[in-house]
Amino acid sequence: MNSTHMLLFCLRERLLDSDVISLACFLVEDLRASSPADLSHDEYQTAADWLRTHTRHRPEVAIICGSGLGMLADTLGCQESFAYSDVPGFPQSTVQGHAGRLVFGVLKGKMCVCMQGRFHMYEGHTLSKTTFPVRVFKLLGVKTLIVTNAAGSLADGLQPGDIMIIKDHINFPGFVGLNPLIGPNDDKFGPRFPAMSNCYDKELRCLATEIGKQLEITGLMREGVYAMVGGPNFESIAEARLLHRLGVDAVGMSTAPEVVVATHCGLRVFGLSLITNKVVKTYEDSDSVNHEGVLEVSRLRSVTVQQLVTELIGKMDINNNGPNDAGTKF
Ligand SMILES: O=P(O)(O)O[C@H]1O[C@H](CO)[C@@H](O)[C@H]1O
Ligand code: HPA
Repeated sequence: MNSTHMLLFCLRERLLDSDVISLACFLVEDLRASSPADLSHDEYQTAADWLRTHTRHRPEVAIICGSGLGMLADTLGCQESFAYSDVPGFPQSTVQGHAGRLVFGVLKGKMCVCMQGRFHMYEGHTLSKTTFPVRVFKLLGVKTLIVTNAAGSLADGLQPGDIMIIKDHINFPGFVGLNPLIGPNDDKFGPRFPAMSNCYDKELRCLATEIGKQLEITGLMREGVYAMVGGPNFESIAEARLLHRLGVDAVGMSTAPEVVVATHCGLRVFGLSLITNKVVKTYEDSDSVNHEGVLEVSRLRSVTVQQLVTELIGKMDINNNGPNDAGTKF
């Protein structure tokens, strides 16, 4: 008996009020629809096979570009690109600043694939669709995932234009059951109960800090905790204060589901947030954030982000797949 049958049984036996039952059934269906269990292994495999037959590139590194950071993909050599609409199973990007192209190419001698545009839960995509490309990348042979995003800062030491290396995240939607791993576990990708204590690889974080020194941008860089909220609205002042009190350094509306799925299937992850705005935390502050402002700051700093990511890819040891690799079957 699944949860819906159980609820219907309670209704028949008059154990619960019918409105409560309808609401609960709706929520159960909704949760089920948003989990990767609604996609079969074959659907990921079909996308990976399609890409293998359409490109000779065999990427080892995947990069997800955050809002306004899509120019990173333009630096790849020997490019081949595909519109998301052409790749079986890929959803469409609907957000300004997310072009909706998958770009294959070479960066510093390493084969890469770059998502010029990511998917967000607030666009109405299920979490399985939001994270679909990550599992496709795994099937393509990718070993390392680099995630970038635009984020608002809560930490006093983080200013617009700064780069925060993500040390850890808080997946707020996960607290209310919006986790991409909910549903039957696909053992071929990873274990039922994956650890998340090493989800942002320490060695890559140290390497990025070293590269920051060489690029003379240490003044712009620090490590911190990223929190994902559902969006699409920006935070109220009370929400901002809550996040601040909880120790969040930067907040955005993406990244955590991708990283959870990547860690589950044994990918090594590096993440960075480009700080595009200060989150308003006081009622006296008349500033307010908007997406155009976010994109503007991203574009202004995109060359610096590009340099950091390019050097990181050049210097990373592709064969060290970090501590999360043990559970995978590939
Ligand atoms: O996380 P990325 O995709 O960089 O985008 C961030 O910027 C948008 C808000 O301006 C939101 O989508 C938020 O998540
Ligand atoms: O201030 C923010 N809040 C949430 N998401 C964001 N993405 C960019 N800036 C922000």
